Amino acid sequence: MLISRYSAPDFDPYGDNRPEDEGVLWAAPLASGPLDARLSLPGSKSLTNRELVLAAIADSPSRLIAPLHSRDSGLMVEALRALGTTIETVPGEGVFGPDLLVTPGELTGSTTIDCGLAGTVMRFLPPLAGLALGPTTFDGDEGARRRPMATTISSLRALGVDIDDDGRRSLPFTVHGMGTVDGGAVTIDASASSQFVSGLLLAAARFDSGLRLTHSGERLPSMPHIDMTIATLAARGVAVESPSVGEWVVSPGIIAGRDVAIEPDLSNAAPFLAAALVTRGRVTITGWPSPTTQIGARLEQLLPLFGGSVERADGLLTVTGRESIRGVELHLPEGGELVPNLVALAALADSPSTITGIGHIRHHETDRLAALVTEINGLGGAVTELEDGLHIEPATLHGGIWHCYEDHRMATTGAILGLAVPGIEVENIATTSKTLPQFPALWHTMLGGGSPA
Ligand SMILES: O=C(O)C1=C[C@@H](OP(=O)(O)O)[C@@H](O)[C@H](O)C1
Ligand SMILES: C=C(OP(=O)(O)O)C(=O)O
Repeated sequence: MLISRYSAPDFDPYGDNRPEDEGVLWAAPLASGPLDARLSLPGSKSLTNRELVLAAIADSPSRLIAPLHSRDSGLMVEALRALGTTIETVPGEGVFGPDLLVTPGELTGSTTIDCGLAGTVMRFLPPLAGLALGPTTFDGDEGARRRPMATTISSLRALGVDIDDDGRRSLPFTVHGMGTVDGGAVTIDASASSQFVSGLLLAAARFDSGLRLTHSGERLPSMPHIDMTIATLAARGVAVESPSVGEWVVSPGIIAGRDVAIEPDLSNAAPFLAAALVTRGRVTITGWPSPTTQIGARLEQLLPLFGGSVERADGLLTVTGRESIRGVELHLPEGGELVPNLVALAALADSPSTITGIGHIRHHETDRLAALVTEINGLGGAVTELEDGLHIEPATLHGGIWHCYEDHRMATTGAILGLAVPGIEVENIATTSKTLPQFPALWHTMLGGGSPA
């Protein structure tokens, strides 16, 4: 297992929320009344890590304006540096850290990449390692070794890349890059993660024959994340044709360098907006982008189903909570990363909820279906695991320790419940540093505790 953290010399993304705080219990603050808060959030993980990858294989330098600085983006930065990309931090206008100036270089292997627990690092970088000259070994946290990687490994092999995985079809494995990837036609099963598709599409224009990618499998989760990949490529001059659903074609070509402003992370807005419903108060997020490819934008439609009201105007999204939270019937294959926080609302609702189409979240940072059932029921809840989802009955919850399983979204889910349920202690709140190191400070600010240090 590898342990590392991003350490740009002039910026510390962790603040007072350090990975070594693991094991420390965080007393989730109980809300003393309806909230009235307005917050800005750091950049999107999914956009930052896509733009970092594309910038590294572009034809000229790119500046990422107001990018995310967190464990996942830090691991991506370190990995790309190890592969030969120059990435400098430069002062910018963003309040959550510097901009990143990315200067592509010749990709060289002979290195080891720490994926941490980041799906975007483990699925987006092996194709780049195929383009590098020399071997690149991929490994990560213990939990990362449990995440599905077989599709990345088999698809790259089919496209001409030599990979040594000792037959284990998961991390760790070594990509023996030859400097070029043949590319061509490949059929994959991306039922377990859309990131298998995104990872290949991001690098496809650099393959000798481009890519004709077909998905053949029982389901394709997180389609908006694939649309995000296609949009980031289009903005850099790479057209992805989709002749039919589940089929994508990319011609070989140049990926353009560009300066790009990273939108705030709308999935990370979910716990804060949920807090408005839980406290029957009001929370506003600033800089809400529209249009956007982020699945978090769907909160505008999802939160009213739970009984909240939502207004969006002039880049502000405001959610207001009503008397009670309603249960929901949701089929949400496209929004797995929103599910843990929505389940917190369902657990506090006054009627039952069923959320389906989310079997693939068993393969996220942890088995999220099992983790949610165990932790909510451990506090007196009544959650049942379904074949591809969860059923949640109303129940009176009590305090106790909320385990996070190294999953940032489990941590924020515990915080949401803690607003309404006295005595919840979240184990390892520092796991939020995966995508939002400022989470405890922002939560404190939202609750009226003043500005984060
Ligand atoms: O491409 C991306 O940036 C992501 C895709 C999704 O993965 P899955 O398709 O595995 O759900 C999402 O859940 C994850 O948080 C980020
Ligand atoms: C599933 C998630 O992350 P990853 O990018 O590691 O897959 C997530 O952030 O909810």
